[in-house]
Amino acid sequence: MALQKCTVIGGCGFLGRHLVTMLLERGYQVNVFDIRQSWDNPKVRFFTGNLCKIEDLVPALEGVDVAFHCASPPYTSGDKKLFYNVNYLGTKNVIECCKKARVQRLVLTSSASVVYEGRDILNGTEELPYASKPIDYYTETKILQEKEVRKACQEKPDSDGNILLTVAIRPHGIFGPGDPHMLPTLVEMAKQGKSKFIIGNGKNLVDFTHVSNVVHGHILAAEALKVGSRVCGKAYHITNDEPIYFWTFMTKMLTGLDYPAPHIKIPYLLLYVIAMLLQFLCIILKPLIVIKPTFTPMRVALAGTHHCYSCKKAKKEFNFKPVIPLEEAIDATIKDYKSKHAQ
Ligand SMILES: NC(=O)C1=CN([C@@H]2O[C@H](COP(=O)(O)OP(=O)(O)OC[C@H]3O[C@@H](n4cnc5c(N)ncnc54)[C@H](OP(=O)(O)O)[C@@H]3O)[C@@H](O)[C@H]2O)C=CC1
Ligand SMILES: CC(C)=CCC[C@@H](C)[C@H]1CC[C@H]2C3=C(CC[C@]12C)[C@@]1(C)CCC(=O)C[C@@H]1CC3
Repeated sequence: MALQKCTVIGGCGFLGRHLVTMLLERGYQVNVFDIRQSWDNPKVRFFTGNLCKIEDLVPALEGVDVAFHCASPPYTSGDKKLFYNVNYLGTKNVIECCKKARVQRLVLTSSASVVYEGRDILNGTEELPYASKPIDYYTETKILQEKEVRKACQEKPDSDGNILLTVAIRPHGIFGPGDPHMLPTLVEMAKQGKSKFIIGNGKNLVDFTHVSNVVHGHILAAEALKVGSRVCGKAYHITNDEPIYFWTFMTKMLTGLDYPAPHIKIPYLLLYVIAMLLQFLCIILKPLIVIKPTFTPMRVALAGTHHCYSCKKAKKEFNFKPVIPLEEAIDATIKDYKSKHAQ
């Protein structure tokens, strides 16, 4: 069954904008709610405001069948208070506002990293427990928000006759046209000559997921959210379903953008310890000088361990199937980046 009207919270961000585009293509009426409006489309109704404020958010949710919540501060922000306020308290507000506006379905963009502790995960399922030591504070607040959204799922009508069906989507390593995170970071590293290195033996498998596949997973999950459906209150991994060696992916991206391939191997543990020491030094020096190291312990862990996740459950429970294969997705992303950055 196709739903009619939806609101994309965070619809001016990377994922949100792709989600809006696919929703329009599939016949939905779309509202966008974001802290600022960075694009325009006459078919979309834009609302600006802070998702932490009831008075800002409720008007964007009125008369809507499904809300997609994919707003977050960037994972690189480093601002703990902001993460807590937006990802945790803000998400609690999103739930309250959905109830107030009688929105019956809420789809959260979580992250597969909610189960990752910096150690190998191969073909990880949704049965894995939440990380007790998340890799950073961003991820800690993604765990808090996911728990709130799953807990809020209420299939039985309350005293006012309202229900709220919820589901959490856990994408991993999103890339694609307009990506403000992964490709710009890589290009920055390459320009500084820091992309020559391979951390570890180069044979760690990772999921990188094209944004269209992530978006497709969100829409299928929303359409499967019905009273009595097994999707209610659950979390689902969404990936390209084609794990690839982290360093093969990096090589394809870098060489595609005309930078040299990483080739100098550095032992994983050595770099991890150096990254930890650097982080410690940065904390000590913070009152005097702000340094942003390239190789943080989190990045080293993500670059040197296996972290790939099974999306068998999404395939079984709402017929998820990637819409764009990895090779094609990589080529299209490189082509798009080159066309936007031609000199
Ligand atoms: N990128 C990735 O690889 C992965 C991302 N995710 C999750 O996917 C979701 C989307 O990520 P992505 O598209 O990459 O992120 P973006 O930063 O591109 O988009 C997030 C959007 O939310 C907006 N926003 C932030 N705070 C608020 C607020 N208080 N009120 C209203 N809007 C706000 C941002 O505005 P502004 O830009 O001004 O801050 C931005 O437009 C996030 O939840 C993220 O945690 C999960 C797994 C992997
Ligand atoms: C050391 C090196 C070559 C780093 C460059 C690549 C990184 C920019 C990406 C590789 C894996 C990515 C990733 C995320 C951000 C970008 C990377 C670190 C997330 C942390 C983004 C937010 C999430 O929810 C989880 C992602 C996991 C993978």
